[in-house]
Amino acid sequence: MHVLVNAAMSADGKLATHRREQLRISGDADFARVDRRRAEVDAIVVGVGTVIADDPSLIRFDRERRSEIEPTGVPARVVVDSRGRTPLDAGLLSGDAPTYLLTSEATPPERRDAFRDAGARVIVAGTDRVNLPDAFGALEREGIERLLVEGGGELIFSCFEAELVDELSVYVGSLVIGGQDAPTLADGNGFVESFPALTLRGVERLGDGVLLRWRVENE
Ligand SMILES: NC(=O)c1ccc[n+]([C@@H]2O[C@H](COP(=O)([O-])OP(=O)(O)OC[C@H]3O[C@@H](n4cnc5c(N)ncnc54)[C@H](O)[C@@H]3O)[C@@H](O)[C@H]2O)c1
Ligand SMILES: Nc1nc(=O)c(N)c(NC[C@H](O)[C@H](O)[C@H](O)COP(=O)(O)O)[nH]1
Repeated sequence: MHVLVNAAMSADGKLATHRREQLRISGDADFARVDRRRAEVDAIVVGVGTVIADDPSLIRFDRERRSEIEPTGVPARVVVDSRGRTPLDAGLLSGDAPTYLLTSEATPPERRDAFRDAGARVIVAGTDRVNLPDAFGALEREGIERLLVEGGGELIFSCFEAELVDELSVYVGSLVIGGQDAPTLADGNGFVESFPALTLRGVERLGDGVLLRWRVENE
């Protein structure tokens, strides 16, 4: 499996304001780049915090590029949602693309059934919280090899913590958001003793911002 984490942050490392409202940090050039990357993967992954904040559809991708790479199919959408908090009327349950809900045993069976009725494929991994290595392993068994994780900060931290990330792309926009409660690129509990090591692979000016690309050195 190959996992790319992609996000856009302000110059001070924030993904959104402390109100967690959707905020356009990327310019058109970066959104077009993300659309191209979406076309190259088997699935686009977000945390339920992002679903609640943004209600993303995740069906925007470069269709021409997709047809060059993959003659059929669209990238699947994946939500990481331990307690089944995804609203049943969320945009990504629209049926426009296969949608997986990665959840834990903390989601009652009736709620899991409601997601299945709404068209989602439900994968249960973990007791209180989604066990990401197990859940991603289950996706792999479904033929999903290339993942694009788009956030938010809590999910991104967990992916690093579980040593699941192969590549990190960050667009740094020319603005300051501020706020100690605003989500950052990697939230969660934070690392203390050992830190994921990154190797810088690219620095590129894109519109008014900068795209930084790293490879993650997992042991
Ligand atoms: N700028 C960007 O590129 C970008 C991208 C995505 C999201 N965002 C913003 O980020 C904010 C949402 O981020 P967030 O950090 O609150 O939420 P998130 O999207 O990271 O979702 C976190 C939730 O996922 C669930 N979860 C289940 N298993 C988990 C696990 N193993 N590890 C971590 N989480 C797990 C938990 O319920 C947790 O609350 C929103 O404001 C959104 O607009 C910005
Ligand atoms: N690349 C990027 N730049 C941004 O400035 C920003 N706010 C996001 N945010 C990512 C988040 O996951 C969004 O919810 C989806 O980008 C919405 O995706 P759709 O348009 O519904 O396909 N992503």
